Amino acid sequence: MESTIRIERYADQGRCVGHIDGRVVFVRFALPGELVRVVLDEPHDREDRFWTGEVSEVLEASDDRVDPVWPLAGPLAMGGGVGGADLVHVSLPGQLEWKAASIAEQMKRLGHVDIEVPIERMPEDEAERGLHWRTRIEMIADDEGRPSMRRRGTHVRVPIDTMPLASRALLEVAEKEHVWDGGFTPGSQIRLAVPEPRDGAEIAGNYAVLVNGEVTSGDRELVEKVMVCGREFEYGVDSGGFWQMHRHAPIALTNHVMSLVRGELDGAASACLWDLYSGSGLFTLPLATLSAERVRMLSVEGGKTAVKHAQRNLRAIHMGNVDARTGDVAKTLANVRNDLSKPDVVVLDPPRAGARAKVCGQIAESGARAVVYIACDPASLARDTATLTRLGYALADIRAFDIYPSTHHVETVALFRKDVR
Ligand SMILES: C[S@@+](CC[C@H](N)C(=O)[O-])C[C@H]1O[C@@H](n2cnc3c(N)ncnc32)[C@H](O)[C@@H]1O
Repeated sequence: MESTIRIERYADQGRCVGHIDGRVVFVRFALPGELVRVVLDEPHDREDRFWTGEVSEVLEASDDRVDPVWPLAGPLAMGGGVGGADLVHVSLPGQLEWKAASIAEQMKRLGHVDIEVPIERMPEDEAERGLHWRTRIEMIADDEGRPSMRRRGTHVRVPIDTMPLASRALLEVAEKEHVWDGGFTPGSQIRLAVPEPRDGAEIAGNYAVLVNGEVTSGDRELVEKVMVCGREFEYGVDSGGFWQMHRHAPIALTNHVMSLVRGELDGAASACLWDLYSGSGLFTLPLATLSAERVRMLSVEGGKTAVKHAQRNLRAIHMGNVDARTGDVAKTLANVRNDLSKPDVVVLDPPRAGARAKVCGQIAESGARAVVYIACDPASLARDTATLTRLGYALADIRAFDIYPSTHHVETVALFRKDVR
Protein backbone atom coordinates (compact mmCIF):
# COMPACT_ATOMS: atom_id res chain seq x y z
CA MET A 1 0.00 0.00 0.00
CA GLU A 2 1.21 3.49 -0.81
CA SER A 3 0.02 6.78 0.65
CA THR A 4 0.81 10.51 0.66
CA ILE A 5 1.88 11.85 4.07
CA ARG A 6 2.93 15.17 5.58
CA ILE A 7 5.92 14.41 7.82
CA GLU A 8 5.62 15.99 11.27
CA ARG A 9 8.75 15.39 13.33
CA TYR A 10 11.83 13.26 13.98
CA ALA A 11 11.29 9.89 15.66
CA ASP A 12 13.76 7.21 16.74
CA GLN A 13 16.02 4.89 14.71
CA GLY A 14 16.48 7.33 11.85
CA ARG A 15 12.75 7.58 11.17
CA CYS A 16 10.27 10.45 11.15
CA VAL A 17 6.59 10.47 12.10
CA GLY A 18 3.45 11.18 10.11
CA HIS A 19 -0.17 9.98 10.32
CA ILE A 20 -2.54 8.10 8.03
CA ASP A 21 -6.19 8.37 9.16
CA GLY A 22 -5.07 9.09 12.73
CA ARG A 23 -2.67 6.14 12.88
CA VAL A 24 1.03 6.82 13.59
CA VAL A 25 3.39 5.93 10.74
CA PHE A 26 7.18 5.76 11.22
CA VAL A 27 8.82 6.66 7.92
CA ARG A 28 12.39 5.98 6.78
CA PHE A 29 14.25 8.50 4.56
CA ALA A 30 11.93 11.39 5.44
CA LEU A 31 12.44 14.82 7.00
CA PRO A 32 10.07 16.99 9.08
CA GLY A 33 7.82 19.27 7.02
CA GLU A 34 8.09 17.19 3.84
CA LEU A 35 5.20 15.91 1.75
CA VAL A 36 6.12 12.41 0.63
CA ARG A 37 4.74 9.25 -0.97
CA VAL A 38 5.32 6.34 1.41
CA VAL A 39 5.33 2.60 0.68
CA LEU A 40 4.12 0.81 3.81
CA ASP A 41 6.04 -2.22 5.04
CA GLU A 42 4.23 -5.55 4.84
CA PRO A 43 2.54 -7.00 6.71
CA HIS A 44 0.30 -4.35 8.28
CA ASP A 45 -3.35 -4.39 9.12
CA ARG A 46 -6.00 -2.16 10.57
CA GLU A 47 -5.41 -3.46 14.10
CA ASP A 48 -1.73 -2.42 14.30
CA ARG A 49 -0.98 0.39 16.77
CA PHE A 50 1.40 1.95 14.27
CA TRP A 51 2.69 1.31 10.79
CA THR A 52 6.15 1.65 9.30
CA GLY A 53 7.17 2.56 5.77
CA GLU A 54 9.67 4.19 3.49
CA VAL A 55 9.70 7.22 1.21
CA SER A 56 9.22 6.32 -2.46
CA GLU A 57 8.88 9.87 -3.81
CA VAL A 58 9.44 13.34 -2.39
CA LEU A 59 6.68 15.77 -3.36
CA GLU A 60 7.81 18.73 -1.23
CA ALA A 61 11.41 18.54 0.02
CA SER A 62 12.94 19.93 3.22
CA ASP A 63 15.87 22.35 2.88
CA ASP A 64 17.92 19.69 4.70
CA ARG A 65 17.41 17.09 1.95
CA VAL A 66 20.34 16.19 -0.32
CA ASP A 67 20.82 13.61 -3.07
CA PRO A 68 22.16 10.52 -1.27
CA VAL A 69 25.98 10.56 -1.39
CA TRP A 70 25.74 6.72 -1.40
CA PRO A 71 22.61 5.93 -3.48
CA LEU A 72 22.75 2.17 -2.74
CA ALA A 73 22.08 2.97 0.93
CA GLY A 74 19.16 5.27 0.07
CA PRO A 75 15.47 4.37 -0.28
CA LEU A 76 14.57 1.04 -1.88
CA ALA A 77 12.30 2.68 -4.45
CA MET A 78 15.20 4.86 -5.57
CA GLY A 79 17.61 1.97 -6.19
CA GLY A 80 18.90 1.66 -2.62
CA GLY A 81 17.91 -0.50 0.32
CA VAL A 82 21.16 -1.98 1.65
CA GLY A 83 21.07 -0.02 4.91
CA GLY A 84 24.05 1.17 6.90
CA ALA A 85 23.49 4.88 6.28
CA ASP A 86 19.93 5.80 7.23
CA LEU A 87 20.58 9.58 7.17
CA VAL A 88 22.27 9.51 3.77
CA HIS A 89 19.45 11.77 2.44
CA VAL A 90 20.18 14.51 5.01
CA SER A 91 22.75 17.34 4.75
CA LEU A 92 25.52 17.26 7.39
CA PRO A 93 24.12 20.33 9.26
CA GLY A 94 20.68 18.69 9.04
CA GLN A 95 22.10 15.49 10.56
CA LEU A 96 23.51 17.42 13.53
CA GLU A 97 20.15 19.12 14.04
CA TRP A 98 18.38 15.73 13.89
CA LYS A 99 20.75 14.14 16.43
CA ALA A 100 20.61 17.13 18.81
CA ALA A 101 16.80 17.02 18.68
CA SER A 102 16.74 13.25 19.32
CA ILE A 103 19.04 13.45 22.34
CA ALA A 104 17.07 16.38 23.80
CA GLU A 105 13.79 14.52 23.21
CA GLN A 106 14.99 11.28 24.87
CA MET A 107 16.53 13.14 27.79
CA LYS A 108 13.24 14.98 28.34
CA ARG A 109 10.93 11.97 27.88
CA LEU A 110 12.96 9.30 29.71
CA GLY A 111 15.54 11.27 31.71
CA HIS A 112 13.18 14.08 32.82
CA VAL A 113 15.75 16.80 32.10
CA ASP A 114 15.35 19.72 29.73
CA ILE A 115 18.65 20.36 27.98
CA GLU A 116 20.25 21.38 24.74
CA VAL A 117 23.16 19.23 23.64
CA PRO A 118 25.97 20.66 21.52
CA ILE A 119 27.22 18.17 18.93
CA GLU A 120 30.77 18.17 17.68
CA ARG A 121 31.60 17.11 14.13
CA MET A 122 34.79 15.11 13.59
CA PRO A 123 37.66 16.59 11.56
CA GLU A 124 37.41 15.99 7.79
CA ASP A 125 33.83 14.68 7.86
CA GLU A 126 32.62 17.81 6.11
CA ALA A 127 35.22 17.56 3.34
CA GLU A 128 34.41 13.83 3.02
CA ARG A 129 30.63 14.58 2.96
CA GLY A 130 29.98 12.16 5.84
CA LEU A 131 31.79 9.25 4.13
CA HIS A 132 35.14 7.48 4.66
CA TRP A 133 35.19 7.31 8.46
CA ARG A 134 34.91 3.61 9.34
CA THR A 135 38.10 1.77 10.33
CA ARG A 136 36.15 -1.49 10.58
CA ILE A 137 33.58 -2.92 8.14
CA GLU A 138 31.66 -6.19 7.92
CA MET A 139 30.02 -7.88 4.93
CA ILE A 140 28.59 -11.28 3.99
CA ALA A 141 29.68 -13.29 0.93
CA ASP A 142 26.78 -13.85 -1.49
CA ASP A 143 26.00 -17.14 -3.29
CA GLU A 144 28.81 -16.43 -5.74
CA GLY A 145 31.32 -15.64 -3.00
CA ARG A 146 31.32 -11.85 -3.54
CA PRO A 147 31.15 -9.32 -0.66
CA SER A 148 27.54 -8.23 -0.43
CA MET A 149 24.89 -6.46 1.62
CA ARG A 150 21.27 -7.59 2.01
CA ARG A 151 18.53 -5.49 0.38
CA ARG A 152 15.99 -4.54 3.07
CA GLY A 153 12.78 -6.55 3.21
CA THR A 154 14.12 -9.13 0.73
CA HIS A 155 16.50 -12.07 0.66
CA VAL A 156 18.35 -10.43 -2.22
CA ARG A 157 22.08 -9.95 -1.64
CA VAL A 158 23.56 -7.00 -3.50
CA PRO A 159 27.21 -7.56 -4.47
CA ILE A 160 29.33 -4.52 -3.66
CA ASP A 161 32.66 -3.36 -5.01
CA THR A 162 33.30 -0.56 -2.54
CA MET A 163 32.04 0.63 0.82
CA PRO A 164 31.77 4.42 0.88
CA LEU A 165 31.69 4.69 4.69
CA ALA A 166 35.05 2.90 4.94
CA SER A 167 38.17 4.97 5.53
CA ARG A 168 40.45 5.55 2.56
CA ALA A 169 43.15 3.48 4.28
CA LEU A 170 40.71 0.58 4.59
CA LEU A 171 39.70 0.86 0.92
CA GLU A 172 43.39 0.76 -0.01
CA VAL A 173 43.77 -2.51 1.91
CA ALA A 174 40.59 -3.92 0.30
CA GLU A 175 42.06 -3.21 -3.15
CA LYS A 176 45.48 -4.60 -2.24
CA GLU A 177 43.95 -7.81 -0.86
CA HIS A 178 41.53 -8.15 -3.83
CA VAL A 179 38.57 -8.28 -1.42
CA TRP A 180 36.11 -6.98 -4.05
CA ASP A 181 37.12 -9.79 -6.45
CA GLY A 182 35.27 -12.28 -4.23
CA GLY A 183 36.24 -15.92 -4.03
CA PHE A 184 34.88 -16.29 -0.48
CA THR A 185 32.82 -19.25 0.67
CA PRO A 186 29.15 -18.26 0.20
CA GLY A 187 27.60 -17.03 3.44
CA SER A 188 30.94 -16.30 5.14
CA GLN A 189 31.37 -13.18 7.26
CA ILE A 190 34.07 -10.85 5.98
CA ARG A 191 35.57 -8.24 8.28
CA LEU A 192 38.26 -5.67 7.55
CA ALA A 193 40.00 -3.76 10.33
CA VAL A 194 42.53 -1.06 9.47
CA PRO A 195 43.94 1.26 12.17
CA GLU A 196 44.07 4.83 10.93
CA PRO A 197 47.65 5.71 9.94
CA ARG A 198 47.37 9.12 11.65
CA ASP A 199 51.09 9.84 11.81
CA GLY A 200 51.44 9.40 8.06
CA ALA A 201 53.09 6.00 8.59
CA GLU A 202 52.62 3.19 6.08
CA ILE A 203 49.74 0.80 6.76
CA ALA A 204 52.32 -1.97 6.20
CA GLY A 205 51.05 -5.12 7.95
CA ASN A 206 48.94 -3.19 10.45
CA TYR A 207 45.56 -4.41 9.19
CA ALA A 208 43.47 -7.54 9.13
CA VAL A 209 41.10 -9.32 6.77
CA LEU A 210 39.05 -11.83 8.75
CA VAL A 211 36.76 -14.49 7.34
CA ASN A 212 34.42 -16.07 9.87
CA GLY A 213 36.64 -14.69 12.63
CA GLU A 214 39.88 -16.18 11.22
CA VAL A 215 42.62 -13.84 9.97
CA THR A 216 43.25 -14.57 6.27
CA SER A 217 45.71 -11.71 5.73
CA GLY A 218 47.36 -9.12 7.94
CA ASP A 219 47.68 -9.56 11.69
CA ARG A 220 45.49 -10.77 14.53
CA GLU A 221 46.84 -8.03 16.80
CA LEU A 222 46.70 -4.48 15.51
CA VAL A 223 48.34 -1.33 16.85
CA GLU A 224 46.24 1.79 17.43
CA LYS A 225 47.92 5.07 18.34
CA VAL A 226 45.95 7.84 20.03
CA MET A 227 47.17 11.32 20.98
CA VAL A 228 45.68 12.26 24.35
CA CYS A 229 46.43 15.59 26.02
CA GLY A 230 49.73 15.92 24.14
CA ARG A 231 50.93 12.34 24.79
CA GLU A 232 50.73 9.45 22.34
CA PHE A 233 49.31 6.22 23.74
CA GLU A 234 49.79 2.93 21.93
CA TYR A 235 47.23 0.14 22.14
CA GLY A 236 47.52 -3.45 21.01
CA VAL A 237 43.98 -4.48 20.02
CA ASP A 238 42.36 -7.64 18.71
CA SER A 239 41.39 -7.22 15.03
CA GLY A 240 38.11 -9.07 15.64
CA GLY A 241 37.25 -7.14 18.81
CA PHE A 242 35.73 -3.80 19.74
CA TRP A 243 37.45 -0.53 18.91
CA GLN A 244 35.78 2.87 18.39
CA MET A 245 35.05 2.85 14.67
CA HIS A 246 35.36 6.43 13.49
CA ARG A 247 38.93 7.43 12.56
CA HIS A 248 38.83 10.34 15.00
CA ALA A 249 36.55 8.91 17.72
CA PRO A 250 39.30 7.54 20.00
CA ILE A 251 41.00 10.95 20.06
CA ALA A 252 37.87 13.06 20.53
CA LEU A 253 36.28 10.86 23.20
CA THR A 254 39.42 10.18 25.22
CA ASN A 255 40.50 13.83 25.33
CA HIS A 256 37.03 14.87 26.47
CA VAL A 257 36.80 12.13 29.11
CA MET A 258 40.26 13.06 30.41
CA SER A 259 39.37 16.73 30.68
CA LEU A 260 36.16 15.91 32.59
CA VAL A 261 37.92 13.54 35.02
CA ARG A 262 40.81 15.94 35.52
CA GLY A 263 38.31 18.72 36.27
CA GLU A 264 36.57 16.56 38.88
CA LEU A 265 39.83 15.55 40.57
CA ASP A 266 40.82 19.21 40.70
CA GLY A 267 44.52 18.59 41.29
CA ALA A 268 44.01 16.04 44.10
CA ALA A 269 47.30 14.34 44.97
CA SER A 270 45.72 10.88 44.94
CA ALA A 271 42.54 9.35 43.65
CA CYS A 272 40.64 6.14 43.08
CA LEU A 273 39.00 5.65 39.66
CA TRP A 274 36.79 3.02 38.08
CA ASP A 275 36.70 2.43 34.31
CA LEU A 276 33.71 0.17 33.58
CA TYR A 277 33.13 -1.60 30.22
CA SER A 278 36.76 -0.75 29.53
CA GLY A 279 37.48 -2.72 26.31
CA SER A 280 41.21 -2.78 25.46
CA GLY A 281 41.82 0.16 27.78
CA LEU A 282 41.16 3.17 25.53
CA PHE A 283 40.33 5.32 28.58
CA THR A 284 42.15 3.17 31.18
CA LEU A 285 45.65 3.97 29.92
CA PRO A 286 45.48 7.78 30.00
CA LEU A 287 43.39 7.73 33.20
CA ALA A 288 46.01 5.57 34.90
CA THR A 289 48.64 8.23 34.21
CA LEU A 290 46.66 11.00 35.94
CA SER A 291 48.28 12.31 39.13
CA ALA A 292 51.27 10.07 38.45
CA GLU A 293 51.50 7.01 40.73
CA ARG A 294 48.85 8.25 43.08
CA VAL A 295 45.94 6.93 41.05
CA ARG A 296 44.53 3.53 41.97
CA MET A 297 42.21 2.09 39.37
CA LEU A 298 39.77 -0.72 38.80
CA SER A 299 38.84 -1.51 35.21
CA VAL A 300 36.15 -4.06 34.30
CA GLU A 301 35.49 -5.61 30.91
CA GLY A 302 33.61 -8.77 29.88
CA GLY A 303 35.79 -9.72 26.89
CA LYS A 304 38.78 -11.88 27.96
CA THR A 305 40.91 -11.01 24.94
CA ALA A 306 40.26 -7.29 25.35
CA VAL A 307 41.36 -7.46 29.01
CA LYS A 308 44.54 -9.35 28.07
CA HIS A 309 45.30 -6.55 25.62
CA ALA A 310 44.51 -3.88 28.22
CA GLN A 311 46.87 -5.55 30.72
CA ARG A 312 49.62 -5.80 28.13
CA ASN A 313 49.04 -2.19 27.06
CA LEU A 314 49.33 -1.03 30.69
CA ARG A 315 52.51 -3.06 31.27
CA ALA A 316 54.08 -1.53 28.16
CA ILE A 317 53.82 1.94 29.73
CA HIS A 318 54.82 0.62 33.17
CA MET A 319 51.49 1.35 34.85
CA GLY A 320 51.06 -1.13 37.66
CA ASN A 321 48.30 0.81 39.41
CA VAL A 322 45.33 -0.76 37.62
CA ASP A 323 43.46 -3.89 38.66
CA ALA A 324 42.16 -4.86 35.19
CA ARG A 325 39.40 -7.39 35.76
CA THR A 326 37.63 -9.70 33.32
CA GLY A 327 33.98 -10.14 34.18
CA ASP A 328 30.45 -8.91 34.10
CA VAL A 329 30.37 -5.38 35.54
CA ALA A 330 27.47 -5.99 37.97
CA LYS A 331 29.00 -9.23 39.27
CA THR A 332 32.50 -7.78 39.60
CA LEU A 333 31.26 -4.70 41.46
CA ALA A 334 29.53 -6.94 44.00
CA ASN A 335 32.93 -7.81 45.39
CA VAL A 336 35.58 -5.08 45.06
CA ARG A 337 38.73 -5.17 47.16
CA ASN A 338 38.77 -2.58 49.95
CA ASP A 339 41.33 -0.11 48.62
CA LEU A 340 39.36 0.21 45.34
CA SER A 341 35.85 0.19 46.75
CA LYS A 342 35.42 3.97 47.18
CA PRO A 343 36.10 5.60 43.80
CA ASP A 344 36.26 9.36 43.49
CA VAL A 345 35.17 9.24 39.84
CA VAL A 346 33.55 6.45 37.82
CA VAL A 347 33.93 6.34 34.02
CA LEU A 348 31.58 3.99 32.21
CA ASP A 349 31.08 3.21 28.53
CA PRO A 350 28.39 0.51 28.41
CA PRO A 351 26.98 -1.23 25.31
CA ARG A 352 23.75 -0.02 23.67
CA ALA A 353 21.49 -1.31 26.45
CA GLY A 354 23.16 1.05 28.92
CA ALA A 355 24.29 0.32 32.50
CA ARG A 356 20.74 -0.30 33.80
CA ALA A 357 19.43 0.15 37.33
CA LYS A 358 21.62 -2.45 39.04
CA VAL A 359 24.98 -1.00 37.95
CA CYS A 360 23.73 2.59 38.50
CA GLY A 361 22.80 1.48 42.04
CA GLN A 362 26.27 -0.03 42.61
CA ILE A 363 27.91 3.19 41.41
CA ALA A 364 25.76 5.25 43.77
CA GLU A 365 26.51 2.87 46.66
CA SER A 366 30.24 3.30 46.04
CA GLY A 367 29.81 6.97 46.98
CA ALA A 368 31.58 8.25 43.82
CA ARG A 369 31.53 12.05 43.69
CA ALA A 370 31.28 12.13 39.89
CA VAL A 371 30.28 9.84 37.04
CA VAL A 372 31.42 10.24 33.42
CA TYR A 373 29.02 8.29 31.23
CA ILE A 374 29.87 7.62 27.55
CA ALA A 375 26.74 6.48 25.69
CA CYS A 376 26.12 5.19 22.18
CA ASP A 377 22.35 5.12 22.69
CA PRO A 378 20.67 8.32 23.91
CA ALA A 379 17.55 6.43 25.09
CA SER A 380 19.63 4.17 27.38
CA LEU A 381 21.56 7.18 28.65
CA ALA A 382 18.26 8.95 29.35
CA ARG A 383 16.88 5.95 31.28
CA ASP A 384 20.08 5.69 33.33
CA THR A 385 19.98 9.47 33.87
CA ALA A 386 16.57 9.07 35.54
CA THR A 387 18.01 6.30 37.76
CA LEU A 388 21.16 8.25 38.68
CA THR A 389 19.03 11.33 39.45
CA ARG A 390 16.84 9.28 41.79
CA LEU A 391 20.01 8.02 43.46
CA GLY A 392 21.26 11.54 44.20
CA TYR A 393 23.25 12.59 41.12
CA ALA A 394 22.66 15.68 38.99
CA LEU A 395 23.54 16.11 35.34
CA ALA A 396 26.38 18.68 35.28
CA ASP A 397 27.56 18.58 31.67
CA ILE A 398 26.56 16.91 28.42
CA ARG A 399 28.11 16.97 24.97
CA ALA A 400 27.71 14.80 21.91
CA PHE A 401 30.10 13.68 19.19
CA ASP A 402 29.01 12.88 15.64
CA ILE A 403 31.19 9.79 15.31
CA TYR A 404 28.69 7.96 13.06
CA PRO A 405 27.99 10.42 10.20
CA SER A 406 25.34 9.49 7.60
CA THR A 407 23.61 7.34 10.25
CA HIS A 408 21.21 8.27 13.07
CA HIS A 409 23.71 7.06 15.69
CA VAL A 410 25.48 9.53 17.96
CA GLU A 411 27.81 9.31 20.96
CA THR A 412 26.94 11.34 24.05
CA VAL A 413 29.18 12.02 27.04
CA ALA A 414 27.46 13.09 30.25
CA LEU A 415 28.97 14.19 33.56
CA PHE A 416 26.96 13.59 36.73
CA ARG A 417 27.90 15.01 40.13
CA LYS A 418 26.69 13.80 43.46
CA ASP A 419 24.05 16.28 44.51
CA VAL A 420 25.25 17.66 47.84
CA ARG A 421 22.25 19.92 48.53
C1 LIG B 1 31.09 0.53 23.93
S1 LIG B 1 32.32 -0.66 24.30
C2 LIG B 1 33.49 0.36 25.13
C3 LIG B 1 34.88 -0.14 25.22
C4 LIG B 1 35.97 0.89 25.55
N1 LIG B 1 35.56 1.82 26.57
C5 LIG B 1 36.36 1.65 24.29
O1 LIG B 1 35.92 2.78 24.06
O2 LIG B 1 37.16 1.07 23.50
C6 LIG B 1 31.54 -1.56 25.54
C7 LIG B 1 32.35 -2.70 26.11
O3 LIG B 1 31.59 -3.30 27.16
C8 LIG B 1 31.82 -4.70 27.17
N2 LIG B 1 30.64 -5.27 27.88
C9 LIG B 1 29.37 -5.38 27.45
N3 LIG B 1 28.57 -5.84 28.43
C10 LIG B 1 29.36 -6.03 29.52
C11 LIG B 1 29.11 -6.48 30.84
N4 LIG B 1 27.89 -6.80 31.25
N5 LIG B 1 30.15 -6.55 31.70
C12 LIG B 1 31.40 -6.22 31.29
N6 LIG B 1 31.69 -5.76 30.06
C13 LIG B 1 30.69 -5.67 29.18
C14 LIG B 1 31.95 -5.07 25.70
O4 LIG B 1 32.72 -6.25 25.56
C15 LIG B 1 32.66 -3.83 25.13
O5 LIG B 1 34.06 -4.02 25.13
